[in-house]
Amino acid sequence: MNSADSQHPKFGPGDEALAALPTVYRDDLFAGKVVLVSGAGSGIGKAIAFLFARLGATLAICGRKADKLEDCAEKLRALSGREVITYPMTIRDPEQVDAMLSAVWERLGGVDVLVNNAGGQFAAHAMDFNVKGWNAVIDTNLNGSWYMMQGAARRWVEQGRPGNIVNITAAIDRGLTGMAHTTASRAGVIALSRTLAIEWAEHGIRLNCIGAGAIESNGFNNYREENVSTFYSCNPMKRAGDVQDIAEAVVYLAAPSGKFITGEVLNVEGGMLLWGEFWPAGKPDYFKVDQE
Ligand SMILES: CCCCC/C=C/C(=O)SCCNC(=O)CCNC(=O)[C@H](O)C(C)(C)COP(=O)(O)OP(=O)(O)OC[C@H]1O[C@@H](n2cnc3c(N)ncnc32)[C@H](O)[C@@H]1OP(=O)(O)O
Ligand SMILES: NC(=O)C1=CN([C@@H]2O[C@H](COP(=O)(O)OP(=O)(O)OC[C@H]3O[C@@H](n4cnc5c(N)ncnc54)[C@H](OP(=O)(O)O)[C@@H]3O)[C@@H](O)[C@H]2O)C=CC1
Repeated sequence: MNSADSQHPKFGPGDEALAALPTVYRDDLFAGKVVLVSGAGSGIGKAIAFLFARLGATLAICGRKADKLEDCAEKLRALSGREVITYPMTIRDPEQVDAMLSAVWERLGGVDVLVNNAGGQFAAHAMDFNVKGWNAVIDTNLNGSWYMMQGAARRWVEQGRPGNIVNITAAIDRGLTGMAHTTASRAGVIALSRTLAIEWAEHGIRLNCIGAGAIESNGFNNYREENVSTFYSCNPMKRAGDVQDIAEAVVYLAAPSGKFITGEVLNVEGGMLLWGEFWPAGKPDYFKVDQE
């Protein structure tokens, strides 16, 4: 997405709107804190970065595409007047993760909050997955998030300071047809976070996950038009969430409001786990009962 497109994206708010979205939080909540957000060049990650910047945090952002990151950083600098570090890399490569974390720690002296937002998948029926596609999704969402979590935790322990991780996953408790690979990877992240919440509690490290439902964002561009339309009716509210719904939930978990919460999953999905059909790869004939 170039700078002009980022003002008028097809899905979700443009940068100007993003900078002014209402928030319940006070504007110095994260003053003096450093927040690292992966995948912050677009969509939900960008909204998370914008909100933390508005709340006083210094930002470090990473993702694969340098131009998207630099465009976002420019806006963040204008918004906050503070330094913003960008680091193009892939979370799939443990060496690139390590180099990025070292650079951020060196330049900013450390990180207070890590938001593992980078990730994704493609919509397809599980029978059609090939090995490369399966591995791409598992490697990105599960392995990539793990490298980030372990790298940050090691640095926190070395420095003898507490840490805080929020992982953006998906609302998977009822399964997600057309996204079996992502459910496996997100379940992995959730189980991992629960386990690490125990193992790393002695170091003052908290870990939590957000289970996102359909959230209108740049990510919707990855789906066919006829399937995207179903994202607006897959929950009893019959609408998609917005990126600020996720950003504010992340802040809740990362701020002192979350100080007694660890190993938890906060589902932000408009009730999708209670009711609603979700067919991102199209609805198979077998399930078209209401049309018989
Ligand atoms: C709970 C409600 C959910 C609501 C809806 C959810 C929305 C979102 O999550 S929106 C966020 C979406 N954003 C993304 O998904 C962006 C990131 N996605 C990706 O980067 C890719 O999807 C990726 C995870 C697969 C990584 O792609 P890439 O870096 O290009 O990976 P590789 O080159 O290693 O592998 C590509 C490989 O993957 C298979 N594949 C990709 N697309 C499809 C497809 N549409 N159908 C079938 N298979 C696909 C395929 O094997 C590719 O290999 P090649 O064929 O050789 O290209
Ligand atoms: N929107 C929704 O309804 C939902 C979204 N989610 C999850 O929320 C997160 C954000 O999605 P959203 O903002 O909607 O979509 P986007 O596609 O806009 O965001 C995905 C981000 O992840 C980054 N990314 C992807 N792969 C890698 C990688 N290997 N290394 C580093 N960065 C990477 C991308 O950066 P770059 O392009 O620079 O690589 C991009 O900024 C994703 O994990 C997504 O799966 C979960 C449930 C629902």
